Amino acid sequence: MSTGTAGTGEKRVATDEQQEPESALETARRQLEHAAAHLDVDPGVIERLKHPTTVHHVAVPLERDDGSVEVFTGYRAQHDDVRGPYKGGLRFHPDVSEEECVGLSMWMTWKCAVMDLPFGGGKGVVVVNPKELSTNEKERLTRRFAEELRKFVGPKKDIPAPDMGTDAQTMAWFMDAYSMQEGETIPGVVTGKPPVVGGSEGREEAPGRSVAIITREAAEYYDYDPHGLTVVVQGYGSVGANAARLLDDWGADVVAVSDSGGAVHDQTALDTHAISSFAEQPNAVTDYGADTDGANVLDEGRDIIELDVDVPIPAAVGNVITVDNATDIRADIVVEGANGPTTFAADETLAERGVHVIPDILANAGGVTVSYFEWLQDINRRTWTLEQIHSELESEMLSAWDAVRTEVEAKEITWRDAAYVVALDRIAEAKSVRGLWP
Ligand SMILES: NC(=O)C1=CN([C@@H]2O[C@H](COP(=O)(O)OP(=O)(O)OC[C@H]3O[C@@H](n4cnc5c(N)ncnc54)[C@H](OP(=O)(O)O)[C@@H]3O)[C@@H](O)[C@H]2O)C=CC1
Ligand SMILES: O=C(O)CCC(=O)C(=O)O
Repeated sequence: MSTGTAGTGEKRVATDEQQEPESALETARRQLEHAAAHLDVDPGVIERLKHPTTVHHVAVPLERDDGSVEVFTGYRAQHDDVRGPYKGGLRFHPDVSEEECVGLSMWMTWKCAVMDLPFGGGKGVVVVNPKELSTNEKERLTRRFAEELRKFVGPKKDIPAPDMGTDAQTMAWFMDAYSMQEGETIPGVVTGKPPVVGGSEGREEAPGRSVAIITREAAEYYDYDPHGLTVVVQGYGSVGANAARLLDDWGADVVAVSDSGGAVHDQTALDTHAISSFAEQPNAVTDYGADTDGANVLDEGRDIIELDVDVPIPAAVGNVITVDNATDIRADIVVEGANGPTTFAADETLAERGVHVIPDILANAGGVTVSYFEWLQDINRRTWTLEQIHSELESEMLSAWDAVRTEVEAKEITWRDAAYVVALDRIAEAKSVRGLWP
């Protein structure tokens, strides 16, 4: 795979080490090589981890509401399963490629290992704009995708979950289509379902909650008072809106948020609960700006992650911090809510400038962690309360934070390298013990 489409949608051909924007796969491979230099791991294992085990390509025909038929392309990348079944979300997005899907599946392998979950990494995508589908069309597309992937997924094989453009309803359709074909109800084939069909309390909010927890920990670590901490959140969807609202509840000042329609800024802090996410109400971010005294709708293109705040949180698409704007970031700490928001070269620039980037594979890992709780609940046919979920998630996030912090301090490396070191150590040990080499 030498060509691809970055998360921002730009077409690109990338072979040159320095070329940007880079695909998720290129970024993931460079990050892997960089971190491996800090570890004594067999180079054969590292080489193996640069490649997915399999990528399933499927055609997904859809009968549109007007009776016409359109065929969409879907992929499910299965990166590594040495620690357990493949695990990772399903993304419906118009600008997503096979190469990006593979990179995202690699990040899932590290994310599950950082959190010490008994899962490997996978990711699925359908190249489609979900905003252009009716609800019925989205349901038919999801059911057909589930049928095409049926042989490759299952509670012990590969367990999808929500990602950009998909949600709890999508997971319910996927689970139903799979279960109908299998002849029995199998809730554990996906996570992120509505609680009434075996989903977990707190899963929807979980990636945003973990972003908020890690932001709080990072702020305290670098001697910022979480009360009055100034924050901007790019992307006001499942991850961004939940992170913003929780940080707001905990006393931070969320001074700007954005979605694909624009951004709103108020230096004295926004009322995050008064701003709906797109799923709740399209254009809510800019509508809030237009209707609220003191809030300003920012010019299109003005990137809020460059505003002068304590912590910018990119929580939308990939490749938003590049060599072009890495020097414009004014904060000391960046917390990655999205997967892959920082290119490899930008990461180097930020490290040279002393900006601490808390990586996606730690910060947004609350989603897959509560997915793990959901999988356990499905296996045991026993539900956990929201309080239990919050308390277990808090404890898992703090353990992972401590494991990564220990490596940062012991090896004097970046937070990203440290998270990779924690993950790779566990993955390499599992490979060695199982005798799976390479
Ligand atoms: N959902 C999950 O469980 C998890 C998701 N993630 C990652 O978090 C990120 C966001 O996912 P999620 O919240 O689920 O996705 P959603 O689809 O729920 O929300 C995405 C948000 O990003 C906005 N957006 C899109 N493009 C831009 C842009 N160029 N500038 C500003 N905002 C933009 C969207 O705006 P609009 O609504 O106007 O389109 C929307 O507000 C992704 O990288 C995803 O992989 C990570 C862990 C778990
Ligand atoms: O909950 C999951 O299994 C995965 C969520 C996801 O896709 C992610 O963390 O990027």
